[in-house]
Amino acid sequence: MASGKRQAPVIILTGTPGTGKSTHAQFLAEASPIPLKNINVSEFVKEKGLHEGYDEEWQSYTVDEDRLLDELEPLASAGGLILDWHTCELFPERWADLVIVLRCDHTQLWERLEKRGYPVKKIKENNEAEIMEVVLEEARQSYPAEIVIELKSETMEDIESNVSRIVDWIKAWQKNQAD
Ligand SMILES: Nc1ncnc2c1ncn2[C@@H]1O[C@H](COP(=O)(O)OP(=O)(O)O)[C@@H](O)[C@H]1O
Repeated sequence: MASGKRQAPVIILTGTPGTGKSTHAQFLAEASPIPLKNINVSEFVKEKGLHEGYDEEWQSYTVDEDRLLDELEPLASAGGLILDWHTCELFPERWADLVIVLRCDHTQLWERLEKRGYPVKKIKENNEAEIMEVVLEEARQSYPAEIVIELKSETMEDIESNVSRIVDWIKAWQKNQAD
């Protein structure tokens, strides 16, 4: 299990692009009873130049995984993090206190990614990944079953109830650490 006696948990928020990770992360950071630093890993990679260049075909950065892990290690060890990324298996098991996998109906996901201006090829790839439960499977293979939670993200009500559920989990985690 992760963490030992950290002051604050590390929450991995994952899911196919467009499922609502950044939106959830924002609301969660505001609602959390313990301060959580919200790290959008794609932005973090860009800002710190933790990549080996830009792939024009896929319109994404080729991440330098070793350097990314080195940068994140001290932050994860300190705790109090939301790690928002479309993949999770890279993060060591010892970092994770909770792994949330957001899910979304594929028709809705297609519309969200279309609005974002993704090329059709990239929309199709992500849509298929959502249908095939790629991220969920990855999370289940990388972390203990009891810390992996799958949550639906299709409506504003879903966001509200998901955030409230995670806040309850944080309170329970806090109490548990204090005992
Ligand atoms: N549960 C939801 N209900 C309604 N709209 C949502 C929901 N989750 C995400 N969205 C919308 O979908 C788009 C993508 O959300 P975003 O949080 O950026 O996804 P991600 O960070 O996973 O790529 C945004 O326009 C957001 O407002």
